[in-house]
Amino acid sequence: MMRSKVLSLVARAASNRMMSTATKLTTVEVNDKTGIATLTMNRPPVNGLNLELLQDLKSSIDEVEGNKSRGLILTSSSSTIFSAGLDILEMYKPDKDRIRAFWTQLQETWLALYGSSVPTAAAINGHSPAGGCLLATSCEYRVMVPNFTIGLNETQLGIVAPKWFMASFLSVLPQREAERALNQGRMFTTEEALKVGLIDETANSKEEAIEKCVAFIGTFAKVNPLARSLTKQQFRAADLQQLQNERQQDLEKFLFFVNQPAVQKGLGIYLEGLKKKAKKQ
Ligand SMILES: CCCCCCCCCCCC/C=C/CC(=O)SCCNC(=O)CCNC(=O)[C@H](O)C(C)(C)COP(=O)(O)OP(=O)(O)OC[C@H]1O[C@@H](n2cnc3c(N)ncnc32)[C@H](O)[C@@H]1OP(=O)(O)O
Repeated sequence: MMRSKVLSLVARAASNRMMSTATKLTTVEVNDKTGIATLTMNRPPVNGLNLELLQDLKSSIDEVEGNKSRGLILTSSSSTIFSAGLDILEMYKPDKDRIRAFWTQLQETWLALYGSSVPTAAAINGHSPAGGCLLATSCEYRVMVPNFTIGLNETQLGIVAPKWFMASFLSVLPQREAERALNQGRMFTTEEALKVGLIDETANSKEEAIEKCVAFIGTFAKVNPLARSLTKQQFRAADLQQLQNERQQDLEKFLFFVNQPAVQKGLGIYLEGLKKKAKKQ
């Protein structure tokens, strides 16, 4: 959206503007005072990242890039889950065409978020395993509410985090910590995540987490935006380029891996365990 159109909307609207409501799985709200966009995931019950949520996330990121927002805060409408990661139903007994589209969309969404030109922060207001942690670590700053967990738990499911998942994790944690946590499939509590540096701050509520993300983005107020974004992109260029260069191989590797009978069996058992747990509650 052009700046002029944004400004005319500002004149009409009250304090916050809803920039996109066309899709139901994400919303983008731009705060008129700060100029910062809050992108909220809204796919109950657990914000499982299926094809449609990934498509909406990508178009919302594009929208924020296009409307010249001063920053992007990623959060969730759930009171207990940031995102449960990839929707396992996309990978278990998958449809041949859909799973290709799904993984390709995940690549695109990661490239857009990790490579975003605007400052990004995650207000982690709930559990954030695997793909949820990927989204959070693709942002530049993380504020998390207590009593939740975050981490790349792929090995616990008998699957392997691709190199670009590792790249996001490594942009936050030292190699030694990252390698150990990934090998273990470790989920960190909020307190543990703060101690190790996986998150930057804690907050007592989603509102406070968003305020802290706003304060982080505010630290760039006096920095030249072009210089800031080119600097960020140089830091991230190698990771982004690596996936760009290997997108097709990455897709084929994923398809080969996920279709292995042992992997399918493991995913089935894991899903069954989740369902049994849900029934008990
Ligand atoms: C040589 C090198 C080769 C390299 C090759 C690389 C190839 C690539 C390999 C593939 C890599 C793929 C990467 C995947 C990353 C992922 O993101 S996998 C997903 C991991 N996610 C999880 O493990 C989270 C699982 N969920 C939970 O732990 C909990 O649900 C929760 C803590 C998030 C929430 O708990 P609670 O509030 O108690 O809700 P529940 O009752 O557990 O769940 C409600 C409902 O949702 C269903 N559900 C939960 N998570 C998922 C999910 N991720 N996908 C699909 N469905 C999910 C759960 O079953 C319940 O459903 P019902 O209500 O019973 O129907």
